[in-house]
Amino acid sequence: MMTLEQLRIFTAVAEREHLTRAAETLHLTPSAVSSAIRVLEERYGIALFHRTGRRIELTEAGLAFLPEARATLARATSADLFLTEIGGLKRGTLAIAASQTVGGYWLPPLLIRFHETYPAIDIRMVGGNTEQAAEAVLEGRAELGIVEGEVDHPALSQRIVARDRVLVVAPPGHPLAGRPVTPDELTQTRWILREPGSGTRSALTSALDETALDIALSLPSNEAVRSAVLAGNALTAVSEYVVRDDLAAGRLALVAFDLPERAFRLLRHKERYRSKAALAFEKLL
Ligand SMILES: O=S([O-])[O-]
Repeated sequence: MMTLEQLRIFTAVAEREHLTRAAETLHLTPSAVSSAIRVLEERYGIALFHRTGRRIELTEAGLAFLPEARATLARATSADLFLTEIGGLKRGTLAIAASQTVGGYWLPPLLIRFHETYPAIDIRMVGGNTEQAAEAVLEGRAELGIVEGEVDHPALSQRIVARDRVLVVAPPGHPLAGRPVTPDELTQTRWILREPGSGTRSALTSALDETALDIALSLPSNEAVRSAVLAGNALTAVSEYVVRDDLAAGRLALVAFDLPERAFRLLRHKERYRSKAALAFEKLL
């Protein structure tokens, strides 16, 4: 019978396509990781990875096995949680996946309050954008998710826990800065945006046709977008949490184009066991 450890190793290598990086995350040596994979392959007489030089890529069989491995690990985590919890909130882990604005600005003060109330609970925050945070909840890597974009998945329950505004901003010298603008003017100027899959980007593209926008750069973090806009002559749309200080200090200026208010949503898998830690955290919201 294969072990959970082998599944954990297989999944880590499959997700990183890199033996050494997988080994680092698992706190194992690369040779321990490589031999665990070999043992698994030999036991079932099937190649799970193609090895070409330093690269290691899933074979078709490996790719087909990955969802099975992930689902088994998620069930094991849930079983572990169940038994841990019988002792109450004295120990255990609370894994929360958060999209960037939520994880970088809104959530940390709540995490510290939770920690002060339940110091023995180990809090793990899984980062990413809205799409990635939803995947983490679906795959069982996080019990709760808090995201800033729309998520549409029948297995996830959703509850609005806060509201946020996405602002269109530019450096103060930009021709559109500080005045009302028309949608046409917005399509005739350069943009620096968050990556597709982010709630931040979709807040803009649900109001303006993305294909009509001149997007000079797509960057994978709020801070990268902010730095690029401070250094260049382009517009962006980001949460007010990200640019509040820059607006107050005059480093950035508002472009008067209102985007609809958006919600931060709490996500949960409808069919998974709800830990006491998660229930206690939900009460804080
Ligand atoms: O991180 S976001 O903007 O989904």
